[in-house]
Amino acid sequence: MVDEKLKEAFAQDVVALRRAGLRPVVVHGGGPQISALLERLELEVRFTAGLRVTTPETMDVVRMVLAGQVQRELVGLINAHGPYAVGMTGEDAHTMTAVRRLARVDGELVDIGLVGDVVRVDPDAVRALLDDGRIPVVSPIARGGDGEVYNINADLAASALAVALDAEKLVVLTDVAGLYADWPRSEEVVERLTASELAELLPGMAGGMVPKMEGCLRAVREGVRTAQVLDGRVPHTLLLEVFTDGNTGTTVVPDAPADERNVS
Ligand SMILES: Nc1ncnc2c1ncn2[C@@H]1O[C@H](COP(=O)(O)OP(=O)(O)O)[C@@H](O)[C@H]1O
Ligand SMILES: CC(=O)N[C@@H](CCC(=O)OP(=O)(O)O)C(=O)O
Repeated sequence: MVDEKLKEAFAQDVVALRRAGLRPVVVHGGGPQISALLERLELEVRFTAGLRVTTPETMDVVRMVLAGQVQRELVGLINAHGPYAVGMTGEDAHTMTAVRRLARVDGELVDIGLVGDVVRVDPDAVRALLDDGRIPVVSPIARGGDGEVYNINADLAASALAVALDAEKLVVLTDVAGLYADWPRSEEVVERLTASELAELLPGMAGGMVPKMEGCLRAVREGVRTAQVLDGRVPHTLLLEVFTDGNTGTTVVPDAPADERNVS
């Protein structure tokens, strides 16, 4: 989302999916753009366990950048192809409700401010847009029952929304070829793994891959048929994935039901 050509290709892909009769929903991030504005404003940029430490002042910037800049830009790129995209945040129509989330560092829970975990999703507004032929573009911000506005990691927001929509597929775009088996020593990609296999690997993972894989795990455990981490640096990766057989990136599938397992 920081490369003009890739952003344009992404917008074309989402429109092509919609025109082909699928119902894509976009949940976007914008971590680098948020950090850039924080730096310009001389405010602190700090992450703990892959999540941004979010003071009330930081939250104002997060909201401004996600809803006012990144989301607007995506809506514009998509709408260059027709009146498809409608931008919203998780706050709109109570789409996402969050609770404060603590970060785990060396086994200890630490307060990282206004960072939330989505605990409830009301997908009605998103469904209404889909039914109307639109492409919802959702910023990962949610209101808490306590009245606070929370900063949500985009991958986790996408996962929660995919579950609530009973989506066929969760696709997470990133800046690597997929989940690397032995990161950072090798770039060998894990092509496919089940929910249980992923749950075993998750505690050993680090950095930005943690919320991505946590999101994939939650999605397939809660009804989404497949979750996929794709290389967003490859132009049209989304379309290639949906319309061709060549599996790329990392695919996470639910555990086989007990009666389909090879029990000896
Ligand atoms: N096992 C792993 N496989 C691949 N990438 C990993 C792994 N563990 C950590 N990473 C890091 O996670 C990054 C992707 O997460 P991040 O930069 O937060 O993405 P985004 O900004 O799209 O949310 C990769 O660029 C890589 O540096
Ligand atoms: C809590 C938390 O870390 N929120 C993220 C929200 C944006 C995001 O997730 O953007 P990427 O997908 O580009 O990382 C942040 O403030 O950066």
